[in-house]
Amino acid sequence: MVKICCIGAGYVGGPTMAVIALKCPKIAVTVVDISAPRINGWNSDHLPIYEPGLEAVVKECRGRNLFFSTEVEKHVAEADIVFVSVNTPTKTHGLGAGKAADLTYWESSARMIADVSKSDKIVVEKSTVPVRTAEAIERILTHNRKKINFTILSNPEFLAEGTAIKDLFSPDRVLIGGRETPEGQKAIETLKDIYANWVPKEKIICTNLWSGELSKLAANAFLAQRISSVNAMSALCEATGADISEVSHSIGTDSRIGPKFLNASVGFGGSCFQKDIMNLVYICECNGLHVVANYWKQVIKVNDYQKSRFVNRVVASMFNTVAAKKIAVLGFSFKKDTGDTREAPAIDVCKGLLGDKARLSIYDPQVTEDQIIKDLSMKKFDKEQPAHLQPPSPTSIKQVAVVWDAYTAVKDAHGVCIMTEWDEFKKLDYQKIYDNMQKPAFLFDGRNVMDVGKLRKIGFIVYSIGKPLDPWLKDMPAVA
Ligand SMILES: NC(=O)c1ccc[n+]([C@@H]2O[C@H](COP(=O)([O-])OP(=O)(O)OC[C@H]3O[C@@H](n4cnc5c(N)ncnc54)[C@H](O)[C@@H]3O)[C@@H](O)[C@H]2O)c1
Ligand SMILES: O=c1ccn([C@@H]2O[C@H](COP(=O)(O)OP(=O)(O)O[C@H]3O[C@H](CO)[C@@H](O)[C@H](O)[C@H]3O)[C@@H](O)[C@H]2O)c(=O)[nH]1
Repeated sequence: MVKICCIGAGYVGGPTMAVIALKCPKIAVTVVDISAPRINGWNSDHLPIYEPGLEAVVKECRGRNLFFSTEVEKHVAEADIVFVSVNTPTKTHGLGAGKAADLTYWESSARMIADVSKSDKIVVEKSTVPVRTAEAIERILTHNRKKINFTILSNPEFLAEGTAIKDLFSPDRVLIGGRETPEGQKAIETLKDIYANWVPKEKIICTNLWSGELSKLAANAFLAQRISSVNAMSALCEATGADISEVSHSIGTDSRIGPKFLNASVGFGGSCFQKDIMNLVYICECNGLHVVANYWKQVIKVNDYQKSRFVNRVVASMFNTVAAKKIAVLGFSFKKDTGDTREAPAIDVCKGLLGDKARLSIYDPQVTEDQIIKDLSMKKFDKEQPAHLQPPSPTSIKQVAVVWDAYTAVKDAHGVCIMTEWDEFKKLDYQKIYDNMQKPAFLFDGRNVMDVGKLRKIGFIVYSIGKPLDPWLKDMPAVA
């Protein structure tokens, strides 16, 4: 029986390995992690991450050919194929701080693989890494003086959170990069055969190692750039009376542009886009490509602009101050159907409102109070580190209340900010909400999910990203 071990039981390692185990019953898959609470979670009825469809997959394979363990070295030693899916956060200090990828966790995994291995192995880069990381990893692995052969492959993951299981079941493509040597090609074939259990062969793309690594950064940069482009356009819509939904639809019908990923929003979040673009910027700078680096930096700048523009709209609309006013924040995760808050735009928006001394009442169906308080009190890049290295969370923040339903959040509020497009927010009774709010009652839709006409009829003053402005807002210009 082929044995796979995956180092890192996170948002990628857990779901990816669960799907491999489901689709390949003849392969034994063990996911290992240094975090005991995470592994305990995977072995319990309360999985450590929320992802639609994940529980059913785990329940079907766990204990059959899917295992979760903290015995990292033992399982790595026994494996034929080792996937490495550990964190690759942005460096917080030293050379490249704020931009370069921190490969500490990858390097320590590679050293451990080299130390404990007694048989030949294929080592698969599942984490997102800078281009040419495989070269450095190869050096670590081959300097082990034990005459063991390690073949390294790049197999970046393209799943999106909230749709991870769907994405893994029918991916647009699977990418495998390897050395153009006989060993490299043989390893590519081995991994290809595993995916071919459920992915059509024409969707499995094989490249050289460096194209594999760079394609992942490039894909995320292009996706994020698309959102910043539509968000930049949304600011122009507000200034001119155009409607961003109409503009997106119009341009999306051009088959060269396409309709997906053109939703204007308060900004993109998630653990990947910002980190991977900064990583790309750093690589460009290291290669003397400063014009290229500056080009990609603008994607982040527009994203930051979009978040501060939103805060300014809220404050400006409410008579230029939100001091002591209760603002309800609906949604905190970076998108619907996930409890993940990494780089969630809600964090920057809440911090902006707190800076203006607002009182916040926050509700999200999947994010815990502890996580929200941590996010609002922790430095930006610290949250990307493994949980056990993060600073302990403070007990509370004076101006913030985390509540467990939307109606409690909005009661007596002056304004409501919709930060995540959870389906349940569309189904709330907005007449009831309006009746229980202070007047004038404001609603700021950061996701363009609300029926603006209906809300205005009830009496709300509504701001929706990139939509024709409410007459009230026209008289309260917000300069970002
Ligand atoms: N989250 C996503 O949607 C997504 C999608 C595609 C690619 N990626 C990339 O995949 C990688 C992992 O991302 P994630 O979101 O799963 O991160 P995560 O933080 O959820 O999981 C990483 C896990 O690795 C563990 N870990 C760190 N060092 C370890 C070590 N030495 N030994 C054993 N375990 C160790 C951590 O404890 C943690 O549980 C990153 O490079 C990320 O950029 C993420
Ligand atoms: O039209 C859109 C689409 C998305 N978003 C926002 O963009 C962010 C990222 O969304 P999405 O890409 O769907 O989720 P992620 O889980 O971050 O997935 C991205 O990042 C992963 C990690 O690298 C990749 O694997 C995926 O392919 C890539 O889509 C979220 O805040 C979304 O709300 C918008 O504002 N408008």
